[in-house]
Amino acid sequence: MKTVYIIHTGGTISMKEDKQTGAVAPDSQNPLVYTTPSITALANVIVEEAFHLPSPHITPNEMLLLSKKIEEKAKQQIDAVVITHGTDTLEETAYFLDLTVHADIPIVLTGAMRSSNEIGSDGPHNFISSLRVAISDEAKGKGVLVVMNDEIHTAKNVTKTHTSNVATFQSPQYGPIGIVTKQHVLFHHMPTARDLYTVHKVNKQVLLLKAYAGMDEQIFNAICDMNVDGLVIEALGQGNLPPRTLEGIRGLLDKHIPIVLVSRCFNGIAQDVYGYEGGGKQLKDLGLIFSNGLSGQKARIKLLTALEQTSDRSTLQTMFLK
Ligand SMILES: NC(=O)C[C@H](N)C(=O)O
Repeated sequence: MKTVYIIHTGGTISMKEDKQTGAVAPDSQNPLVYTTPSITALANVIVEEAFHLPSPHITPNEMLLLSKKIEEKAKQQIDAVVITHGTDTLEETAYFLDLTVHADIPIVLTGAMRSSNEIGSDGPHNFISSLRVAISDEAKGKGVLVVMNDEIHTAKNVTKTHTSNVATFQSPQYGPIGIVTKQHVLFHHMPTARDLYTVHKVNKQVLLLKAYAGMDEQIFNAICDMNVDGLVIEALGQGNLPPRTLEGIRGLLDKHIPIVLVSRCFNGIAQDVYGYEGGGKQLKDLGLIFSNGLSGQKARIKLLTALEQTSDRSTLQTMFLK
């Protein structure tokens, strides 16, 4: 039997609904912390509750802690890792681990949309599915995975798309890479190569801004006066910005603050297609770094980790083309 390191971090999967008020809140008696026969029948488990946080309380420091914990445990006899996590920021933790964990074992994250005592609670099912994926031989070499609602997604592409539906996790660009059924764990796609960085701290200040019609230079000027190491902009369409933002952007570039451009569109990649003022061609010429299909929040995680290696613009551009 394989040995799986299970790390609980909190989230709705470990919460309870107060039947009087309807409020969903952390439950000190997290039911998943206790191993049940259906878990121990599948694998030998080492269970740890790393922290007990709603996922909006998770910061890159907790992500780094998880990354280091996994690397440390991987030196011993473990075959796979399953992490339970709140769904709001699950995709960010998953991608951070994908970029930073140097260990060639399956790492699977899961969560729940309904708390443990709600009718139709999806936590136990997602948890068992994740464990089944983690112990499957095919899960190896596919990077960090997210298993929710019988689907297997890559950390790089998956995103939370619905506020409450149990089918919230989707991979807009390319779809899931596998499915989980009652009898099978079936992978039907192979992800492309994974980027890996060595990160010992996450001290950089990286902001994320969303562009909108009529956006101007003000917010960029304010950022210029702050202590910021990098900026990600969710631009319009294929990678364009309103012309009045340019003055503010030039100010940031003069201060050598790297700016990564992604699209605020749900699908597709940012490209330097348009030649009008504020269009992608001008932004590329100014020195903005175009990203190859990452969402804003994933690009922010990548810039945060990449800046621990370099702040050189052309090296960053090469990293973001992958
Ligand atoms: N479904 C969830 O887990 C949402 C919760 N707010 C969290 O992220 O902790």
